Amino acid sequence: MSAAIIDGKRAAEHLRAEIGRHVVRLREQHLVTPGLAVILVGEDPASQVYVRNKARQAREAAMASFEYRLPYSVPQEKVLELIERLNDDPAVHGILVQLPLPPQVDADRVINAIRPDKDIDGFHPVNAGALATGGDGMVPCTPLGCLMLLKHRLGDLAGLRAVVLGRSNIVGKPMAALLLRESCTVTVAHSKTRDLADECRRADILVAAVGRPRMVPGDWIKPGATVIDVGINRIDTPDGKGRLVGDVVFDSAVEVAGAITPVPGGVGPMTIACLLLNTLEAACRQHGLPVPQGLMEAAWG
Ligand SMILES: Nc1nc2c(c(=O)[nH]1)N[C@@H](CN(C=O)c1ccc(C(=O)N[C@@H](CCC(=O)O)C(=O)O)cc1)CN2
Ligand SMILES: [Mg+2]
Repeated sequence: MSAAIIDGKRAAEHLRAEIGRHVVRLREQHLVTPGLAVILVGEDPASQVYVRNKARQAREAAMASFEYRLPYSVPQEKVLELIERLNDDPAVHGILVQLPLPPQVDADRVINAIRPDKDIDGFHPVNAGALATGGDGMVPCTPLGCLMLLKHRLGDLAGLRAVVLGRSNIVGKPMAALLLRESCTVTVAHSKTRDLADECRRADILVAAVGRPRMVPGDWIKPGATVIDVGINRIDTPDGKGRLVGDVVFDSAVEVAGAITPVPGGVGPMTIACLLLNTLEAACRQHGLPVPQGLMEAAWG
């Protein structure tokens, strides 16, 4: 039996179209245009592609997009100065600093400098704390996208056993907090976890976010489980072109799982769609307007 393929690319297209409709309404009714500022330091080819896609998709959703490109050698103070300026700019509702950053720039210092209500990545400790304690803050985009795909596929998640593989601040920890908020029984597994395969085999929901190409084989997966593959790993191929693979061995997992996200075309596109959703939400909050609810449900009809 072959698993259902969870089409994140299509879901993201629907969500972005729905966001665009809300943005147009916001401008018509309240004269507010959500503004997204993206800061890229250096010339990492993948980061350049992601930043370009973020800016283009923001414009396609009728938002204002502001791009800042700083040289790889930029001193940390210059990055912090730019963030200060954007914090005070009323046309900017969301600020994002593309990661990774060069070694002389401390990512924590930079993230902590962003005004929490403009932190559309949801990485600021105020937002991380809100998520951990059941508060109402910005939720990191990749885990939010994963949750949307899971809820669309499974409906109510309460009582399901979820294993999150990976404990990063960007994906693993917020993913675990979101699943806990949905009343899943959550295990966070990582490089020091004993019997990793057994832990994974207990999962109704398996979220793989370790950044190790094809680490999870099909025989680690419970038959019928829903598998969310967050990994985006570029591997070499004999033709020299290389290709993207996830953290899961797709070909064997697809034979066991009930549903699975592909790489590419699964979680990745949802990350950027959720970034636009957070920017819309930030703009509404900053203007004292109600935050649109249920956009994903509406997008899917
Ligand atoms: N400040 C941030 N930095 C980074 C984040 C983040 O959420 N905030 N996440 C990643 C990179 N990222 C967004 O920034 C991102 C990665 C991948 C995709 C995506 O759509 N991937 C496609 C494949 C693209 C390709 O061919 O290379 C897919 O999976 O289908 C979107 C966003 C690290 N940095
Ligand atoms: Mg941030």
